[in-house]
Amino acid sequence: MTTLSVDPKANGAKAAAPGKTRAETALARFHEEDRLGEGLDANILAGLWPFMRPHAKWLVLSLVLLLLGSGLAVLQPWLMGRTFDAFEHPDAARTLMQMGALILVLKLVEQSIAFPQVYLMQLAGARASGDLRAHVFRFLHTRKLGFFDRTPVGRLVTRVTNDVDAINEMFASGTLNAIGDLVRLVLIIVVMLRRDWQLALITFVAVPPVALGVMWTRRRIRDAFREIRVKTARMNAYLNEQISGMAVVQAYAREEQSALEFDDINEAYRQANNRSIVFDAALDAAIELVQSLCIAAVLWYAGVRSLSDRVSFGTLVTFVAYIEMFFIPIRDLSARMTQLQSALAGAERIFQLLDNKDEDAPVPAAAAEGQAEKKDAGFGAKDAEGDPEPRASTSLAFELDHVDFEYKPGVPILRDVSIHAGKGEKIALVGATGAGKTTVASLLLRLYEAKQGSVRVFGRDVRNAPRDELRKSFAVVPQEVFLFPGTIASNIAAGDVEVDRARVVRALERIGALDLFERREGGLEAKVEERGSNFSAGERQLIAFARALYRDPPILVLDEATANIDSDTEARLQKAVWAAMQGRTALIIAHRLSTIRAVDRIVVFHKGRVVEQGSHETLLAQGGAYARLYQLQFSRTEAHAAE
Ligand SMILES: Nc1ncnc2c1ncn2[C@@H]1O[C@H](COP(=O)(O)OP(=O)(O)OP(=O)(O)O)[C@@H](O)[C@H]1O
Repeated sequence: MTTLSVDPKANGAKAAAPGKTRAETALARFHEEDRLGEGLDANILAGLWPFMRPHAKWLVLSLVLLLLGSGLAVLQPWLMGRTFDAFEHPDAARTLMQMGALILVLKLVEQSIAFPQVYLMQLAGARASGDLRAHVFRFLHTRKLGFFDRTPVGRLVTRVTNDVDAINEMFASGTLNAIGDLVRLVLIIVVMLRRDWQLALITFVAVPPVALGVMWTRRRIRDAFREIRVKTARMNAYLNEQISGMAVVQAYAREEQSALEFDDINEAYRQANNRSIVFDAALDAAIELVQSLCIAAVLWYAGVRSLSDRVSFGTLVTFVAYIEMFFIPIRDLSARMTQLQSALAGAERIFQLLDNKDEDAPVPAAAAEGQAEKKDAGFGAKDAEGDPEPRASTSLAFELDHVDFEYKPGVPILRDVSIHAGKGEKIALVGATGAGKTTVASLLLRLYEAKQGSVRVFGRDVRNAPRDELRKSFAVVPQEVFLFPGTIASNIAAGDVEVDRARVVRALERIGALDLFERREGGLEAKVEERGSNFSAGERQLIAFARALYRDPPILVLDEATANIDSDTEARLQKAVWAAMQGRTALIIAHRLSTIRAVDRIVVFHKGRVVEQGSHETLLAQGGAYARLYQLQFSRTEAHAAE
């Protein structure tokens, strides 16, 4: 079976080269993230701008408050110095009281603008990240299924969660504060130079080595952050696969092996984190050391100079306070830089994803404009009598015309396939497993595109049909039914925001399964767990049939489940199949030949080619491939009956 949904098998499972360690083998299965080039930061920031723009007013307001706060913070040590110098004057007591009151007021103002400044910045960041997250999610809906075949789910989850969070961090505490840090730094330099240029120069001697050290570390930290993201994506991919496949892991007692593989992935993740922690901590410690050395040098120089030219106590207090403040912005700048690097690495990956060109069935301009043509083709429309068949100039519901198809270049799956179904006709596809039957259905829905030939639905080439209109013409009952968390009713009404309960009941009644689900605790509102794990395979199939009837499309595609089900459910499903097919065109991908005796035409597939077509009786009389398949199943059924 292919998938009308995502095929986890196709997500990787590359065999590791012989001679690789177990760790390498395990990691290789989750694909290396594409290596990122030295992305231009300005380009990435420009890419983020459309998401920031709607919230820019909050950022600007926050920036104004930040500049005000920086100014007030720098003013205080200067006032403190003046206060200490006042000790030497006769009216020291009055000056002290005045200065004390002024510093108190400044401190209060500084603290009271800190809250709105941080709040507004975080607000803008959270909103912009929310918009970006929604944009990436919507973008995923527009990709071709082939893209999901190649991309591990965990990697995509990381893009929408961790990478966007890293960008949020940048908004929340990074970019704007860095501007505040820079302003603070410039103000401190100016005030220090004006107060005592010699002491100031002693402090500034430390700036070039600190700047070089910060730049060197910055590069390392950026690399470390990239590495962390790669390892996070791998871990998510591995966890996703292991948790989805838990039943197989436990049934085949693979716990120990999985734990060992996870250890390797976990260890690689830990080591990547460790590198970033080491660089971060080393930078912090180095800056603290430089700060202490500067204070010591200033005090020493003041001592030496006092032999000829005394440095006032106020000047020393101001300098010690400024040196502490001077290195804080430098240290914070580097921390902000770390956040910025992390965010840019995340943004780079997001934009790399958004650059993906595998667009799913784009809406061509001609189709979008040609509303008249759309009506004529009649996708999804109903005629005046409420017949689910749409009005159209053609008498065919769908047609594959000399179609060739391959999932991977050079591996043909369908070869020169021509099948057609008139409106209301019931067509069955039969053939060995892997013959290409499910692939035919995927091409009709344009989940994949034919390499050669054309696929038409109601006379219109699917490549010229708006995606939504085309897919509204179909209801698909897949082999493996996917249920969303919610209730039975919400699953039957999949896609509808408001559940039409009367329609749900009617759909269940028509397939004869209303009593079965109403008997459950909670009735139609009974909870459906993740992926429908609290429902049997047969029950899930019945819900899928009801879903198809609820949608009431002109064409039904039924990919029959191969799973064995009990005879009661089998009887219910048979009833459901016939109920679902009434009044519409149907394509049945059949595994049990008993299901399809009464269809209008049977198409027999062998290795991607159509080898026979005709009614059950005609094909049996021909004594070809279908007759052999039928004999095989019939004798198997007889043997079962005899046992
Ligand atoms: N997403 C995919 N990527 C690559 N190859 C695929 C993909 N899906 C299916 N195939 C391959 O295409 C071939 C046809 O698959 P398809 O599912 O159409 O067969 P089928 O006749 O429906 O089989 P079954 O009776 O088991 O459901 C198989 O060889 C399968 O391995």
